[in-house]
Amino acid sequence: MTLLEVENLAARHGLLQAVRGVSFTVDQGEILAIVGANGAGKSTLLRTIAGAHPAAQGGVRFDGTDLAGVPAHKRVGLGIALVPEGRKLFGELTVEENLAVAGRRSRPGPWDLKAVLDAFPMLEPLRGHRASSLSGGQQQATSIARALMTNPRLLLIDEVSLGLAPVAVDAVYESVRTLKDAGATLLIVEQDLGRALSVADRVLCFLEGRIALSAPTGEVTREQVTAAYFGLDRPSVPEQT
Ligand SMILES: Nc1ncnc2c1ncn2[C@@H]1O[C@H](COP(=O)(O)OP(=O)(O)OP(=O)(O)O)[C@@H](O)[C@H]1O
Repeated sequence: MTLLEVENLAARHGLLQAVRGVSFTVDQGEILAIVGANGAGKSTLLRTIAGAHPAAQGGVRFDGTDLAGVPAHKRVGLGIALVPEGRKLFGELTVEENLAVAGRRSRPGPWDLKAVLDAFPMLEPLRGHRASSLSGGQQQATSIARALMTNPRLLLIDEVSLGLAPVAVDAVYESVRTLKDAGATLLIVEQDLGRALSVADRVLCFLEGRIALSAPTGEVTREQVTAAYFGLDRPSVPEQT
């Protein structure tokens, strides 16, 4: 079943067109990885789906509902949760308090404090620690856990592993696999191509605001994705004489 439909979506920052007429769908239970160079438009796309950035053109449908004019907090209520780049935790609050704040906006569902701490065992001993005192990996886990507390049907995670030590990335990806096994639908932006291809069902490669490649991860090689990433698979422009 299709959960998310993105149709001819465009988004701008002033005059700069960051997302240029993008269309794709995400099925329920699917993990879609979005890769692409810095500035390709990935964060803007996620923020636009979450309602944190306005669409300049096109639209987003979620479980058949057109999201035009639906503000970000109402999208959370419908089941869309964004884990933003930079994590954006409340630094002065403890891990548990950060989770509890999100829990207040919760839809009915399986994720409560206990379920979230079971999925992220690394957070259990940190419950009383201030978010600002955590390592990058611990903050990322807290940020994903916080999003889960809203009982999302679609989880959008920006820059899953950026800035994390390899051992922290392993822990975060273990949690992503746990979520997948629990039937979650995820859209993840990931710089690490190997990780993206190993965890996702499908990959979209962004180049300059457009989709340069869309394929099931089982049907595409790392070399093909890399070529799309750098635009090497595009026909070259004939030289002017
Ligand atoms: N707040 C902003 N104001 C102006 N321009 C912006 C803003 N945010 C992003 N941009 C520009 O929009 C384009 C797309 O940026 P975006 O952050 O969506 O790309 P990205 O693929 O997520 O890159 P990164 O991996 O660096 O986050 C870039 O050219 C970027 O410089």
